Amino acid sequence: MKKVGFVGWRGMVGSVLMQRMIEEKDFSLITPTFFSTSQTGQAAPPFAGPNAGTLEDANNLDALAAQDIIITCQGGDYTSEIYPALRARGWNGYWIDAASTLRMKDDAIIILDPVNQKVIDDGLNKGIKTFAGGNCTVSLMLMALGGLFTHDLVEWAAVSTYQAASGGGAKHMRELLNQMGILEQSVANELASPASAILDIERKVTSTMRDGSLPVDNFGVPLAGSLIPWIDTQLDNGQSREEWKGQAETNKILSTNQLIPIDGLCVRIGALRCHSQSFTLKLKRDIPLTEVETLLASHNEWVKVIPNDREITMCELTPAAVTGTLTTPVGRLRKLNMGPEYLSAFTVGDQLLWGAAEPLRRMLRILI
Ligand SMILES: NC(=O)C1=CN([C@@H]2O[C@H](COP(=O)(O)OP(=O)(O)OC[C@H]3O[C@@H](n4cnc5c(N)ncnc54)[C@H](OP(=O)(O)O)[C@@H]3O)[C@@H](O)[C@H]2O)C=CC1
Ligand SMILES: N[C@@H](CC(=O)OP(=O)(O)O)C(=O)O
Repeated sequence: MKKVGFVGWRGMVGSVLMQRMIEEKDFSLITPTFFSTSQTGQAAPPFAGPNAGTLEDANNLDALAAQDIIITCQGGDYTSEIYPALRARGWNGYWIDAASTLRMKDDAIIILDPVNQKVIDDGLNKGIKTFAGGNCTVSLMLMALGGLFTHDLVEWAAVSTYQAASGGGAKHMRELLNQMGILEQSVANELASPASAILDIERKVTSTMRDGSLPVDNFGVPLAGSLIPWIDTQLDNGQSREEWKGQAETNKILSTNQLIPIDGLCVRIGALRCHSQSFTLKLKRDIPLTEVETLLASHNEWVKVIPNDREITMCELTPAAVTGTLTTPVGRLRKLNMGPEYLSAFTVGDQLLWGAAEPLRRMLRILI
């Protein structure tokens, strides 16, 4: 059995990965070793079985180099420090990474096997040993719209995202919930009385939002009751880094010969762990909507085409419905006033499952 080292397994993304590996009984197929940057020597998690021993030091290159495969969800700083050092000392194992650090390197493949199994297979045949999960919005878009991209029907895509707090990390989720609680508390008495005026309630909430009493250490500004139209750092061309990833990573995942332009605005909203995205797609030709739906639905086993019907959309195409599932629904499909090649689409997906952990787990399965 292959020796597999896990780094970052107890963080938020890592915990989702562990949960999925338990569900799929992956641990019975490998010899795992668990690493930590802060808990060396403590007992390995019980789900890994009786022989998993104790936690190894995640900075110990000798212990890492003993692994055939390393999966890390520890973050980009860890990757930047450890990956080059490990390769420099001659380690030739497989490195599977949730962080963005290595994604765009020539000798790394962005993994999303329901979409780019062939790219992965070709890479393995060429001896590629480094694999990175894609950006969550990119992976979730391709899981939902893969049927159009793989049939080379997309001329360009414009997108507006509605990204959940979890994309920032665990502390961001807590901060959002704390903000929500404080806002509600600030008007709890008024809300209890049906006679109170709603605009008085709103004024009080808005004033709480602005008076500095909300915790904003992580988001920098209030998110509850508001939104933040910027995610990640600012680039010189006016894009956010999150927006830049859309085109760069999609074209790399698909290994396109001719660049598919993808651009738009990325926005943080008060959802917990599901990213939603609203698309305008320019198709290369006018194909009937029924054909669009068939191509989308048949692309992979997780995509679900939601009929463009009010009731069904409200029940099935929301973060509330999708959170915690592997389903990647796509709906609001209709031809736009701009012309028959212009298609709207709305997608929702759990950004910790297909957006982060699941592509890593499946890459491990490919290797063992
Ligand atoms: N959040 C996201 O949506 C996505 C994140 N990623 C990537 O994954 C990386 C990790 O993200 P995320 O999982 O959110 O990070 P977390 O902050 O949840 O976990 C990272 C590490 O923090 C340490 N840690 C310290 N205290 C605790 C605690 N109380 N509970 C759990 N872990 C703790 C653990 O390392 P140790 O055991 O060594 O102390 C853990 O592995 C990101 O940096 C990014 O590169 C990728 C895609 C999406
Ligand atoms: N940037 C994403 C989450 C993330 O971790 O992305 P990446 O894996 O590309 O760094 C978000 O905030 O929603």
